[in-house]
Amino acid sequence: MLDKIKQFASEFFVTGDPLILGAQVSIGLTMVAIVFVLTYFKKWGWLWREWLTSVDHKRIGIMYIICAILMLFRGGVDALLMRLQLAVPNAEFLHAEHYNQIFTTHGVIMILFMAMPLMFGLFNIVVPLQIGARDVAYPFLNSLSFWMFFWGAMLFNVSFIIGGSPDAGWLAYPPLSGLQFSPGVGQNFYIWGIQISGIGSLATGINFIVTILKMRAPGMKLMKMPMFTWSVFSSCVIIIFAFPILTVTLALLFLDRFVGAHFFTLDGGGNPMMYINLIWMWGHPEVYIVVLPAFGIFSEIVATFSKKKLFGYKSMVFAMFSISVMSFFTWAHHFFTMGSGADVNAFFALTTMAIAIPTGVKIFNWLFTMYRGRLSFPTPMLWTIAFIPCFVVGGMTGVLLSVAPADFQFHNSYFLIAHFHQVLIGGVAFGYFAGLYYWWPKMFGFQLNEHLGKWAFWLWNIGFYVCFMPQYILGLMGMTRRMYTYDFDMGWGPLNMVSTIGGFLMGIGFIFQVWQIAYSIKQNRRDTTGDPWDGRTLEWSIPSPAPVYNFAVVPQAGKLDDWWETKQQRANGNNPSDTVKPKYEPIHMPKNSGIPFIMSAFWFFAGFGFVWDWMWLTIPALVGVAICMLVRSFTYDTDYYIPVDEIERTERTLREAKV
Ligand code: HEA
Ligand code: HEM
Ligand SMILES: [Cu+2]
Repeated sequence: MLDKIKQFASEFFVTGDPLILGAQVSIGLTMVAIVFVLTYFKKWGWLWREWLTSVDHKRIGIMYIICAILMLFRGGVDALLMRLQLAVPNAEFLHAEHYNQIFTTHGVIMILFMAMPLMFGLFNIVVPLQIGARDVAYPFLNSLSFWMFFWGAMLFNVSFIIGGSPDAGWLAYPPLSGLQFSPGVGQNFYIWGIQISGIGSLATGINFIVTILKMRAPGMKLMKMPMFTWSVFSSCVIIIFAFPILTVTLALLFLDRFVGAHFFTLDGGGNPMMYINLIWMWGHPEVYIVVLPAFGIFSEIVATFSKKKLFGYKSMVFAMFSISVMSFFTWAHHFFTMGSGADVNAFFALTTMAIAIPTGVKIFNWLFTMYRGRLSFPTPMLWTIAFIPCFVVGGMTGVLLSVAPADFQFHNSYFLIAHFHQVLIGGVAFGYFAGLYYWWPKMFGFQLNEHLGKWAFWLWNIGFYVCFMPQYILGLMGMTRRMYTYDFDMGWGPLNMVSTIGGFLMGIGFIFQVWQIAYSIKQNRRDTTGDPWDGRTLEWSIPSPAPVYNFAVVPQAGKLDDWWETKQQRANGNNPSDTVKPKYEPIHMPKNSGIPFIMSAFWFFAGFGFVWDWMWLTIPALVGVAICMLVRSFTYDTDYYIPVDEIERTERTLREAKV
């Protein structure tokens, strides 16, 4: 009996590696510290009422962003561990198996649990404010989406301590990810962590499409929408078509592992190539899901800090939607070497190359917006300007990869690694950083310290090139991806050392960002204007941070860059709305609810049960999910009205704070 328990404990808890042990101890201590602080300051009730049950899009957005920053930290530590291992030939810092786990968790976390939530955080905070709405179309669903993401990410992360991390790469190709070659539970954590959070992502996609179509302020025609909102719309269109593919693919993989189905095994009539097609039918659109909103952010920032209308508005919208559609027709460029045949490869090579056209249109639009603008260079603009050359080079190397015959050489080499980090860091990460810096005062009501921000900016930028440029050369020298070490004779040592130094510069850049946030909280430079950047769109017309109901009176927005136009009219002394005293009406708002949190937690336990094949846990947890749904169906008291005197009071305090 004792032996059995011992054996179970050794399978259940990940042990043995001092590195992992150290991390486990620090995670444990952090948890204890958090519980202690919350209890000591009696903050549990506050946490539950104000945050965990909140359906306010602004708060949900902030929670997404906090999670994303934590995940950026974990993904970043993973990255630096790998870079340490690769810095010198024949290093013995990480074992092969440990290295496999680290690149797998790094890839999954960076894309699904860092980029996606950072993106959703910005969607949540900005879109309703930009279109003059009081919340998203389905606030309850919005909260459910967040908690499904959160608990899914938790389930994935818990594999680090319990059971062992997945190690079959970020897209888990079978047969490696099948039961035969990955008998442990790590791959189950992968499937269920992504599955649960993926449902949240799909729901967010639907929610924002409806929000953008149905909740715009009166007068705001589609072609008068701010460009960020357009980018969110185009990204969500991809989400609603791509995420169901992911869900189905992972469900099939799960059936293969769980009940011995043979969808992706060669024996029994299946075929692993089917998985590879399916996962890329999601995986390729996924990279455009994350990059399109970054394009939207750059568009807003370029216009604001050039003090000009965005150049080529219509062509921008058209380019974005062409990318949305085309992103579904290029997936096979990820496996030119699989043997689909020359015709298939040629087709996919051409469709891939074609995406360079709309992307190029956008690049030139940004450049023309800056041309003859009155430029200023605060941090959001710095990230935007740094993005352009970085993304152009990263995109161009993508076009090189899309040349199918050449890809037989580049495929799975460090050339590929350099390409995708260049578009993911130079495009996605820089874009979201720019967005965070830009909208930070709107989110929190105070401004970030620019001086520290510039340090972070330069460290990230220089670090990026130092880290990834050598990798193009390493790729051409024959270094393949996912290798945990290499021999001295290969001659890859010096360039790898340079690359590692660059990685650490970015790490220091991240530390500067955290310092910047902490310092700015202490410094507390309030944004009393609500419009610190002299912005153009509606979110800058209300105080920072926005009151719960966003707009005391629903704005009229007939023009592109409506807020800018209003300010121009005001400067000329002829804005009619200024002379009219605003007439408030009671505001209809959604009520907070604990169901999304609880229901998603039940999903977590159901997933955990599936991971270990513990039906005694899964079945009650699924019953819990069903009960939550029932309770919600019979809850009629889901909304309330904010009375006029309360609105008046809030607006008065906000106005007084302004002076
Ligand atoms: C945000 C993420 C992102 C973005 C935007 C892109 C954009 C592009 N990607 Fe990339 N890609 C990835 C993320 C991304 N990719 C990832 C993660 C992988 C690997 C995954 C893995 O295997 O694990 C990958 C892999 C990958 C491959 C597979 C290679 C292989 O496995 O062997 C290919 C091949 O065609 C490719 C091509 C392209 C192309 C053509 C673009 C184009 O969209 C680029 C278009 C942009 C430009 C070209 C620059 C600007 C344009 C101009 C200035 C106009 C003038 C230019 C011309 C006319 C050329 N990518
Ligand atoms: C600090 C910057 C970063 C560094 C130093 C870094 C480093 C690395 C390294 C060393 C690998 C493994 C290469 C291999 O052995 O094959 C890797 C893989 C990967 N990285 Fe990063 N990375 C960084 C940031 C990011 C970001 C921001 C993203 C996404 C938004 C990302 C996405 C990925 C993906 C998808 C993989 C592939 C994983 C796999 O092969 O399964 N990385 N990265
Ligand atoms: Cu692709």
